[in-house]
Amino acid sequence: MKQIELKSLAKINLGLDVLGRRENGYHDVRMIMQSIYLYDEVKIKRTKNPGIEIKTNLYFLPTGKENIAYKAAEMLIEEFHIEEGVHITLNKHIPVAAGMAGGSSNAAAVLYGMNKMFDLKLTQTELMERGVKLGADVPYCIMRGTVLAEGIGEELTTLTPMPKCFVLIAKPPISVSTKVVYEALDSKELVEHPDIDGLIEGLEKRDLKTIASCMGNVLEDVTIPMHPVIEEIKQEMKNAGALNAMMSGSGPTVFGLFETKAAARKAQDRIRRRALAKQVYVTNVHGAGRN
Ligand SMILES: C[C@](O)(CO)[C@H](O)COP(=O)(O)OP(=O)(O)OC[C@H]1O[C@@H](n2ccc(N)nc2=O)[C@H](O)[C@@H]1O
Ligand SMILES: Nc1ncnc2c1ncn2[C@@H]1O[C@H](COP(=O)(O)OP(=O)(O)OP(=O)(O)O)[C@@H](O)[C@H]1O
Repeated sequence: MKQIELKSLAKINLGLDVLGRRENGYHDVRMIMQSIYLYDEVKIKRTKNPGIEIKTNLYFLPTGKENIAYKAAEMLIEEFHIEEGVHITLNKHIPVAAGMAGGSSNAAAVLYGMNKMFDLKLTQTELMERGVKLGADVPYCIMRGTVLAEGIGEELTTLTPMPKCFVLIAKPPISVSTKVVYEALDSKELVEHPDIDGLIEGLEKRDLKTIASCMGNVLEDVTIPMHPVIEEIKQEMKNAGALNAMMSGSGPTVFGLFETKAAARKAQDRIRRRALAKQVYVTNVHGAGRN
């Protein structure tokens, strides 16, 4: 195989709870992850000459070792003594530094794609074991779908697929560092924890309303006071008919769940008109089950 083209899907967190802090600074989490049909196109080409070349449509992204896709390729090239090189093209659509696992998803695509192209015969579990060395969200981005993530995010259990619905994504023009958000959480006392078990029950019952009512993200307590526009976007989505709206991951992206496309479009228009966010997309959940 000389070339492969992959869809590198973004994720949202339907629920995000933090249970404690480890000595190395990482946190134990309990999260419900969901992949959505907002994706980067990742193209990998084999080259006779060794070396890794990254090209991307976003001028501000690193193309060397600081790009997580580069790290993923380097990891496999070193471990399997691959003598050829790779050209990787990242056509990015997922907002960057947004809580949507854009980089992690690109790394997952590179691991998955190179495993196929170079016939490395790694199982999905073996790919995920390598993925977690690149980032806590990478194993999930290899697995995709509706998943309970525990540990630091790498202990994964597949759940009943999310019912079909429309997802509105709005990324305000601010960047948030995941590390800074988790660190700031350490000095806060968590009074309220999201109902992760309720979310799982809602999924089992395929009941979108229960799912929406159990959504919660403890990282909002840190990121919203830093960037109040997040709360404004949430309110705008709810006013326009979202079943619920919440920040994804460490933020600042907000997502809303809608029963109809028309309602999602209405919210999209209002958010654009008020200039709360420029990157505003209506999409679907990936791998949705029957309603
Ligand atoms: C916020 C989420 O996106 C929710 O899905 C993830 O928990 C973050 O996953 P990620 O970006 O892949 O995380 P990494 O790239 O491994 O880590 C970035 C930084 O986030 C913090 N971090 C991350 C994951 C975790 N369970 N605890 C943490 O404290 C660490 O300070 C780390 O330095
Ligand atoms: N392939 C890549 N795509 C996007 N960002 C990348 C990539 N490689 C490295 N980066 C850098 O990583 C940082 C975070 O990017 P990313 O979009 O993955 O964050 P995120 O959405 O917060 O991810 P997560 O939800 O996993 O925390 C950016 O500042 C960017 O410069």
